[in-house]
Amino acid sequence: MSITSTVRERAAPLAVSVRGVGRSFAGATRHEPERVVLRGIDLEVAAGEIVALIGPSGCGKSTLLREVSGLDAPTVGTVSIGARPVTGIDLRCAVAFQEPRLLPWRTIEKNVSLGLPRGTDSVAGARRVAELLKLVGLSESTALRPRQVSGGMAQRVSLARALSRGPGVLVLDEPFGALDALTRLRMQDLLLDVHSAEPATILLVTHDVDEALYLADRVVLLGQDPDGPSGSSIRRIIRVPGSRPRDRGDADLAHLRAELLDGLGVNSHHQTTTASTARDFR
Ligand SMILES: Nc1ncnc2c1ncn2[C@@H]1O[C@H](COP(=O)(O)OP(=O)(O)OP(=O)(O)O)[C@@H](O)[C@H]1O
Repeated sequence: MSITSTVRERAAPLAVSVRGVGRSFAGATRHEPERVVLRGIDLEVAAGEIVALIGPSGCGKSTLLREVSGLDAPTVGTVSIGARPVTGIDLRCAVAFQEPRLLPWRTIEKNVSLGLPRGTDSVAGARRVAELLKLVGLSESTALRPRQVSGGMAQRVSLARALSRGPGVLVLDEPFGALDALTRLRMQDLLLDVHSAEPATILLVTHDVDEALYLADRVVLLGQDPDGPSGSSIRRIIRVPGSRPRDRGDADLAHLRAELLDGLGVNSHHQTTTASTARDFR
C-alpha cells in the first residue's frame, strides 16, 4: 500500500534512554518473596529508530514497555524521553496493544479522534483524523462501528488513534499478534509506510522473529541469564543490516533469525530449515 505524505501536526521523533532500570513486584502474600522481573536494563534508542523487543513469554517485555510509556514506574533506574525523565503517564508517548481497545458504540472516526490532544481545535482535529484514516487506508470506513470492521481494520484504527496524539514515541505491544498471517504481513508494510510518513521512534514487542527482523533497525533479546541473579536483562542486541523495506527471503536475515532463535533457546538449525515453525516463537 503506498501512502502519500500528510501534513504533520505532530512532535518530532524523540530519543528514549533507559538507564539501569529494574522492576520487582511484591509477592502475592507476605510469605512469598519479591519477584525480580527486570534487572539492569540499559538501552539507548535513537530518535526515529525502530527497536523490536523479543524474549520468552513472561520475561518482562510488556513491563519494559510500561516503564517507557509511564504506565508503570521502575523500582530502580530511570527512563527519559528526549531530555526529560518519564515520571508518570507520558503524553509524548502513545501506546497500542494486541487488542485494539476501541469503544464499540463510537464510529471509527470518533474512536480515532479520542486520541487527539485535549483542546485540539475541532476543524484542525477533524482534518487530522481524516489524514490519519487516509494514512491507514480507512477513508471509506469512517462511519462504521468497530463490530462492522475486520480485526486488521480495527488494528489500523488503533494505530491511527495512537498517532492522533502526535507522539514522539510509539510503543506497540504485540500489535499484530492476533491477526491472521496474511493480514499481519500487510500490517507490517503499513507500519513501515506510517513510519516513513510520520517517523516516530518505535518500540515494539513481538513474538515473531521474522517480524522483528523485517521491521526493526535493532532487535533486543531480553531474557534470564541462567547463571545470573533472577530477573531478565538484555542478552543480545542485533543490528539488522540493509535498509527497509527488506527482502523477507534475504539470506543474511535467515542467519540472524538462526542467531535470535538460538538466543531464545530454540534449535535454530531445525527452525531455519522449517520456515513454518520458525515463525511465532512463544
Ligand atoms: N502488576 C504486576 N504485579 C505483579 N506481577 C506482575 C505485574 N505486572 C507484571 N508482572 C509479572 O511480571 C512478569 C513479566 O510480565 P510481562 O507481561 O512483562 O512479560 P512478557 O515478556 O511481556 O510476557 P508475554 O510474552 O507472555 O506477554 C510476569 O511474571 C508477570 O506476572
